[in-house]
Amino acid sequence: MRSIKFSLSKKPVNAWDAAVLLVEAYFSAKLKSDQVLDLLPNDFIGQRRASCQSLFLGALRHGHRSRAAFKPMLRKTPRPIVEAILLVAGYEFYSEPSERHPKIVHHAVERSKKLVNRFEQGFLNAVLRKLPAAIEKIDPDSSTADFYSHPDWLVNHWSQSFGEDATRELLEWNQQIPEQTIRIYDPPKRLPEFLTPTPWDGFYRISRSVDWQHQVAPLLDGSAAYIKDPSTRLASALLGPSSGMDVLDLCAAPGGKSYDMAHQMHHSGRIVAVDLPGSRVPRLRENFSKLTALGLEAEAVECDVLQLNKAILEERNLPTRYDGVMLDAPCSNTGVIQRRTDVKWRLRPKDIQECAQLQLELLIAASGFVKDGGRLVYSTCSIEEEENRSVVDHFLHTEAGSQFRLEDQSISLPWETGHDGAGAFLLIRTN
Ligand SMILES: C[S@@+](CC[C@H](N)C(=O)[O-])C[C@H]1O[C@@H](n2cnc3c(N)ncnc32)[C@H](O)[C@@H]1O
Repeated sequence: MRSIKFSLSKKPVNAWDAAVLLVEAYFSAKLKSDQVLDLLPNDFIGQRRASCQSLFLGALRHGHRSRAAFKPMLRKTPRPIVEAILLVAGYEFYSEPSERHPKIVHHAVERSKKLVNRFEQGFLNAVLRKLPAAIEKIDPDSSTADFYSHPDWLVNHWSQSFGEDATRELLEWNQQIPEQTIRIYDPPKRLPEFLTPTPWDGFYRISRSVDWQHQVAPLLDGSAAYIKDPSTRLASALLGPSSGMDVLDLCAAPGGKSYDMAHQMHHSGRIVAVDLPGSRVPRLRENFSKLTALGLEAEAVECDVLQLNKAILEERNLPTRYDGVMLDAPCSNTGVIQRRTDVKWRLRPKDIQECAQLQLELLIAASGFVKDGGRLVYSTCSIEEEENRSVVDHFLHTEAGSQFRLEDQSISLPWETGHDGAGAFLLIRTN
């Protein structure tokens, strides 16, 4: 990873070159797209950063289609930097009118002189000239997965789960650039002009032209607002904690669900949050310090939920049973592909079943901390039945699950709800 930092610190690096280096880093290092974006130096700001981010994410969002178009023109696998140039230019061809295409080719060929060897420059020159027509030729009916830039297996899997029409709506949804929404817990009477209301109470759309540093960041200083998608409200609404309760938030980092629950509890009571030791915990703690400032008792415990036990909680003078337990499980993320476009590149067919197995184990572990009569919410940002209702049904057939009943559920399928996908299930402990 030092090499990309080094290349980007050489000035001046324009947004296009930086985007190519980020795409190369994405495919060379096994990092997520937001981790790759974090490699941009701190002084890479303003319009340059925004253009770089848009080209990088656009290249990933439309990359399967670009790849399908240039693959037949390759005799051998190109170096990742060469492929990165093709993916960035492929996105530009897609997003700009055809009269601009010759300029895009010229620009890419010129910039490539700094990035690749002479042989590769010649190769790029030849392929880039043919690429717009090859992209144009991809047919939405006979090559649906390529056209909507998704892996074949995922499109086949969804077609079986949801049918072809719904799958096409989902693919179209995933290819759009996501809206950013903010949840404001106590909205002012007069909204700033860069926010517009949504159909979901307390959620506001943020204008794309907003100045994040000067207009949005001040709203996030206290605990009165949080950047989140409306789908995130479903799980906390099902758990419905109230003032004075003890709540255990499992798989809690960076604390979005805790935020909702703290407000539902009017900052009175206790939230104990658990997540794996690692890079996500500092943000959880930072968010918790904002919540405790308003009177809530809140503690973050760094621990694997599968290892969490009475002794670990007692050692910290924390309750061992809770009125409410939230389990926001790790998942395949298939409900949030519009927002996290690189999920399409990372996900493998076996991941869905592997997630489901881990989710069942986590749910069994979580159930041990619920008081008699208490509430347990199992939540994911997946739209897969295998990771949602099937996990809950399996759980109810286990020994631990036999002490619970399924009380309610909320499922969001993005093409129906108009926001991210999610599944949330409320289980009540009956004895
Ligand atoms: C969906 S994210 C949680 C989002 C969070 N609840 C929020 O609302 O901001 C899933 C989380 O599960 C955590 N995680 C995954 N496996 C875990 C485990 N075995 N024990 C504890 N946390 C785990 C990850 O570190 C990640 O933070």
